[in-house]
Amino acid sequence: MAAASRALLPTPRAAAAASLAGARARLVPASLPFRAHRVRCAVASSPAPVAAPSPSSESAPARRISPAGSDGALRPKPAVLVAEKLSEAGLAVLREFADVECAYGMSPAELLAKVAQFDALIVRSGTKVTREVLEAGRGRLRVVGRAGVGIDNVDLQAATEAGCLVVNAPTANTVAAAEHGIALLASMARNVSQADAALKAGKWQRTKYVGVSLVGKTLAIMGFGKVGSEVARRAKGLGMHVIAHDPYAPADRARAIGVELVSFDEAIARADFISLHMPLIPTTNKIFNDESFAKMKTGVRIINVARGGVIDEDALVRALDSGKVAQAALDVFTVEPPPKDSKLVLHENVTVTPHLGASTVEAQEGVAIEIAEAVVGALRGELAATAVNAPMVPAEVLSELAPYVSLAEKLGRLSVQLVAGETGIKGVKVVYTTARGPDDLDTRLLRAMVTKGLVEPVSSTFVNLVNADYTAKQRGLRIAEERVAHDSPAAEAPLESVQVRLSQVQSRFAGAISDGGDIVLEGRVKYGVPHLTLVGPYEVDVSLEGNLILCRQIDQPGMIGKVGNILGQRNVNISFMSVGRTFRGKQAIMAIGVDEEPDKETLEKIGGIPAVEEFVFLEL
Ligand SMILES: NC(=O)C1=CN([C@@H]2O[C@H](COP(=O)(O)OP(=O)(O)OC[C@H]3O[C@@H](n4cnc5c(N)ncnc54)[C@H](O)[C@@H]3O)[C@@H](O)[C@H]2O)C=CC1
Ligand SMILES: O=C(O)C(=O)COP(=O)(O)O
Repeated sequence: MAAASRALLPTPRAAAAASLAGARARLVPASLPFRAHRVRCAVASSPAPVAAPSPSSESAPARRISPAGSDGALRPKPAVLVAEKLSEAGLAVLREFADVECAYGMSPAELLAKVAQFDALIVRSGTKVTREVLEAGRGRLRVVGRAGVGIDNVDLQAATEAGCLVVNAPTANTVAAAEHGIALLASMARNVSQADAALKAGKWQRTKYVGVSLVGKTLAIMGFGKVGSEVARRAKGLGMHVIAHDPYAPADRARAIGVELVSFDEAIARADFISLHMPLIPTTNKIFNDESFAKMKTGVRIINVARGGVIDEDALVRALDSGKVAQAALDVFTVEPPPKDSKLVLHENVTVTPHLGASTVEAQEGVAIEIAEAVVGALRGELAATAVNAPMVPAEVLSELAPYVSLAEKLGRLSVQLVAGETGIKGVKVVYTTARGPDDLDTRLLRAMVTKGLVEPVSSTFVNLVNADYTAKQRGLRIAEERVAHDSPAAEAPLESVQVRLSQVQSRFAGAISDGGDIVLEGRVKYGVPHLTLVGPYEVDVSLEGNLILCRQIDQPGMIGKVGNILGQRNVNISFMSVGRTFRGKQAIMAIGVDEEPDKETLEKIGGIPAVEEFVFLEL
């Protein structure tokens, strides 16, 4: 009975968890289809905004309620903050789904003050989404949309820790950026901007502005990704010889375009023109510096439409002054806008534009639609195809795994509630029985959901696919996975069963301890619904809906009736009941699914039945 009375007394953390669960339940209408809701949780469900408000969320405006979904249920309309100019086409997509506020040109302080009132934030390159911003948004901000490619202005690590999904719009401005690169290449070679300025100042200087030809010259593309490849194609059309450096580019793509992939040193040593198209990441920061300029041909010309930070700008000024670099054409700068007295910008051999690479009407419309769709999808909880900080799970895989995702979370949720007191979980093993080969079963989502189930009931941490592995690591949870081959290769279901084992822990319910000393729960999906099918050594079969009472007793007639009577008298509806036993007349386990939560007195009455040795009430 000691175990039973412990089970009745929730720890303060369990009570907090229960109220958290209540808060979440209010946000998700009960009528929302079960499976759909659980898949949403897996990806970007609301991080319990009611339960865990951020300091500034008190000032948040009342959330508008809008009818949504085919269930007709009312739910809060998400709010999206657009911090930089976004084309009307994208805003229209956003407005269909969310309350949209466009606040262009905010100072960092204004953004900090505002961000906690929004579910999503959309930026371009001009807004720094720092750890501070993400912390300020914690509790409500779920998605950061980067309306463009480069995400060097978003603190991805901080976003991941906060479970905030970052999506970008990686394709719609590729051609615009490539065209701008070509525009800068050609105008630099022919001194277009300098000659234009001179003529407007009344100077007709035909000999001063003699240029250089492009045809037959070697162009080195540094970063042979989307933009780099498009620049290469166009440069070949201009009759240039194109080489490229990119440690990760597939050789067959380069071959298909007729581009030679070479090492960094070879590329910069052979080139007459060097065009930069790599991302700004730690390994590319100031990769063009005194040392690399020294390896270039004297009189080389450089184009940068990637990021200012890949060049050591002081070193470039030195190289321009010495004539090592004849000319540079720059669309991007380490600090944007650059200081008015920037030697680089003012250098007579430098052509500059104010980060215009993506700024065509067409690209801006495309980017706006691309990011709006990605953000709306993410807010709906769909897995975003352009997620930057979360694994991408294809839609067909997701729909197949949906009931198992729910099963995995529930097994995690149940098993953590079986852990006694403060023993802490050390090792977790998830065992998948499947007929699929390792390449045919992506378990990242399932593992994330087991983590979610294990962590959320005992903390205020919100766990989703974005931060699951990080959260597990932070909490010292080692989650091992094992696949057991199911001997029916013709089986259509991706999984036969999922088992969660917690090793080296004490349990509030001794019946859940397997022969090996682990807490073991196993489940299967039957007709699309998750079922609990194994508790410790006992086989049961109970649908995982509502809540669950596990009861261990001496196997004897009349037990189901006794428990059923007690629950019936207290108006607690039993949804499922299943008895599993080791041997006739020995120990048995009753797994009882209940729609309502029985009060303390009811549970005590069940515990008082003489044959009952222990019982536990578990919330799903
Ligand atoms: N100026 C503007 O308005 C625009 C600038 N961009 C910038 O252009 C850059 C490229 O964009 P995309 O082509 O769309 O990206 P992408 O991801 O398709 O291509 C980047 C390429 O750089 C390569 N790379 C990574 N590290 C490298 C290294 N150390 N050396 C050489 N290559 C390396 C990658 O393997 C990848 O192939 C990004 O920095 C992006 O922010 C993109 C669009 C507009
Ligand atoms: O997409 C990119 O990486 C860009 O640099 C474009 O930046 P923007 O959206 O024009 O501020």
